[in-house]
Order: sequence, then structure tokens, then C-alpha cells
Amino acid sequence: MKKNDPRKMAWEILARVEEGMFSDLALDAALSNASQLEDRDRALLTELVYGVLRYRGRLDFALSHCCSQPLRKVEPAVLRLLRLGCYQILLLDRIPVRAAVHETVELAKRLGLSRATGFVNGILRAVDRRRESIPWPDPRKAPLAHLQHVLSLPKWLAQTWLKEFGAAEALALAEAMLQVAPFTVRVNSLQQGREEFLAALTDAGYQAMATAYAPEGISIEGGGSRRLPGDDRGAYQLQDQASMLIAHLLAPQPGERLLDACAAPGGKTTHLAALADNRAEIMALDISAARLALVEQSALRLGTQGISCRAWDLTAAPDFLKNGSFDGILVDAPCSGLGTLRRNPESRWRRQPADLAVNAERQLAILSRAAPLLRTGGRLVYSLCTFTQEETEGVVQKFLAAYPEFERIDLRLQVPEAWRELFDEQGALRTWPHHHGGMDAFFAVGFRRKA
Ligand SMILES: C[S@@+](CC[C@H](N)C(=O)[O-])C[C@H]1O[C@@H](n2cnc3c(N)ncnc32)[C@H](O)[C@@H]1O
Repeated sequence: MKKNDPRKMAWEILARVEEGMFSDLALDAALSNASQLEDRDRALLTELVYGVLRYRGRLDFALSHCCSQPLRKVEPAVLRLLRLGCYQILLLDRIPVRAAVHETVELAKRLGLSRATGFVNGILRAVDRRRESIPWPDPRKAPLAHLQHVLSLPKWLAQTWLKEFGAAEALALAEAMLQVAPFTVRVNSLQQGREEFLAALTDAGYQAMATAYAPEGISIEGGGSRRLPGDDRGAYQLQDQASMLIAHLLAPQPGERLLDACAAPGGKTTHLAALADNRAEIMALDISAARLALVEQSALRLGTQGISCRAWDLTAAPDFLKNGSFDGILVDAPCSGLGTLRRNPESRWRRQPADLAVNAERQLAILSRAAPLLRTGGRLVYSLCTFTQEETEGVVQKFLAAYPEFERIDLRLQVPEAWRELFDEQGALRTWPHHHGGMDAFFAVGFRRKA
């Protein structure tokens, strides 16, 4: 067994995620401590961690048909091994079943779980033998069970999506949320145009193409494993295409005073600055001082100017800011993040139904503190990387009822023709991975202050 065994590393990272750590942070930390790990093993490690987290519902369904005791009674360390092995058997074509079983049993020994080797061996062999007879629920006859056990959603999410979207849409969305999100970057337009950066990437051997909607977006085939050319000089920023649309909706102008109310880590703050040609004055707030440091780092790296940062919990009134003093406000609020499930696969298991109401309450509180800071005639964009009714329209309706001096803007009237398909009939942005070229699912609504 190799010194840096990707399967053992995956098992350890999955244990940390079960303890509450974010998978991307745990993976990044492990990868940076294992510089000698070959590219192939780095890719396998990433695939195993994200794959097991994404497909946990499907893996557990298969395992429970091959295990004589309920999975909840299996020791967590052993269940983690079973999921890793089962993922390789059912979802990784490139690993022969014999190797998947053998490596998992060997890993059990290395982890001090020798007593479980017979159990692990027996169940994984049964998964392979019985794979054709596992009674996978039919999507037409049993959409709820299919969403849970094939498309790997917890029951409450499967029920909510079925209720909100109907079976066909819920199934398509859940299928899309199991895919690997595209790797996209926003070209730093303060330095160069998209064509120029595309040419540099192509010259360096990347398969890169312009994104369909965001004018400064580039999507890169197989990106992410290495730093792209121009990384040191801030030629680009990692950002999903949907997220790149948000700053455009606020349409920042040179000379304006803007508030980014929930700014960290700064993807949209730096984009706002670039769109205003570095000539806007931007106040970036965030509850987390540690995360605000990332905004400062990004601003430095990308060469954006005019951004000042201040840590503040915007559920309390910011006494250091004058009412009516901003031309534009972005409230990119904390939310359930269900629109970015592909990037944070553990969150499908971590989120609880009660989170939605808690988020909605906090979102309304933040909007309520931001609203008085806008000047008459100014505009406010409220955006989220989620789509639940409670956090989107639910909050919008409560906000409009409490602040009659605000009116809703039909954002379709201010965007390029090609973007209009991304908006609902009320003029709010609603992007979907299964409809719009793999974008994350975002929501954004615009308001104007009338008086
Ligand atoms: C969706 S993220 C913002 C992403 C950011 N706009 C970007 O594009 O990089 C939401 C942010 O809200 C912050 N936040 C949470 N509660 C807050 C509060 N009460 N006041 C201000 N910021 C808050 C979180 O720390 C988090 O950084």
C-alpha cells in the first residue's frame, strides 16, 4: 500500500466531513499536505470524496439490500468503508470490481478494522453479484422513492422538490445536481478582454470556451487541477457563471457609492468594482472578519480599487452608515445554498427543513437593515444561491409589505435579449443547471426605492 493512499485519505476526509467540516476545505487541506501525490491519485481522491457524498442515498440503498442488519446499526467507521467500496463498484467503471473489494478490505486492516474485513468483503461482493436485482424505484411509478434512493436526496428535500416543481422537473433537477459542476472563471476585465485570455488558455493547451451568458466568463474542460496562466497577476477569478450575472443586475456605474451587504469572500464585490471601471466607492460588509480578509486579498490580487471592508452583523443597524447614502445595494444573502449542491455535496445531508425558515428570517432582517441606507431612486438587488419558495418569493413579499416605498423592478428590461430566458414572469432571475448550460441555481430580484 502506498504512503499516500487516496482511498485511506478519502476515508479520513469523509470522517472529518461527518464531524462537520466542509468537504472542499478538508480536501484542499489534504491535497496541499500531500504534494507528492500523483495527478491520477489526486483525481481519484477528489472523485471518491465528492462521489460518496453525492451518491450516499443511492449507495445506502444498494448496501441495505446486501446487509442483513440495518445500516444505522453498522459502526460509522465501517459504513464509511462500505460506502467507499460500493461507490467504486457501482459508479466507477475504471476500477475493476475485484480491485475495489480487495483495496477496501486492505484498507480496513490498515485502519485497525481487521475484525470487519469478512463483513466488508461479503457485503461488497454481494453488491456486485446482486447489482442487477436491486429493486431501484421506478421514476414514473415512484418518483419520491426514485429521488431518494437513485438520485440521492434526503426525503424532506425530495418531498419539497416534488411539491414545488412536479415530478418531471424535480427528477431533472436532482439528476443535474448529481453532476460535477462546470469549472468556470471570470476574466479580470480590468486587465484583459475575454478573447485575449481565451487565446492564452488555448495556447497553454486548455480546452476553454466562452460562457453563453456572462460576458466575462470562460468554462474550462477538466480545469481545476492546476493553476491557470496569469494566476499570480490576478488574470481571473474562479466563479460560477450564474454568480457572474448578479453584479450586472446591479449595473454599477463609475462615481457611484455602493453597498455590498454580505460581501465575503468577494466574488461579486470585485466584479462590481471592475464593472464600474474601478471608479465606484464600495462598502463591503460581512459578519465574518475572517472571511472579509478574503475580500481584501481578492481585491489586492485582482487590482480592484475603491473597496473598503468592515465586519458587521447586518441584522443590527449599522450606525456608522448614513441613511439614504447609497446609489445601489447588493444583498447577496446567506441562504440554504441548495443551488450549489454540486459544489457542496455534503450540504444535501446537512441541511434540515427548519433551516429554511431560519434563513428566511435572517434574510428579511438583513434586507430591513439595508433598505434605509438606499437613496430615493436607488436600486437594490437581493440574490441567493438557492431557490426555495420560503427564501425567495416568501422573503420578497414580506419585504415589499413592510417597505411600501420599494417597488419591484422587472430585471428583464435591463438585460441583453439573450438573457431573458433566465428570468421568471415577474422579472426575477432564476437560473437552473438542467436548463441553462449547467449554471448553478441562483435567484435574484431587483427593487427601486420610490420615495
Ligand atoms: C452568499 S455568501 C456571500 C457571497 C459573496 N457575496 C460573494 O459573491 O463572494 C453570504 C455571506 O453573508 C455573510 N453573513 C451571514 N450573516 C450575516 C449578517 N447577519 N450580516 C452580514 N453578513 C452576513 C456570510 O458570512 C457570507 O459571507
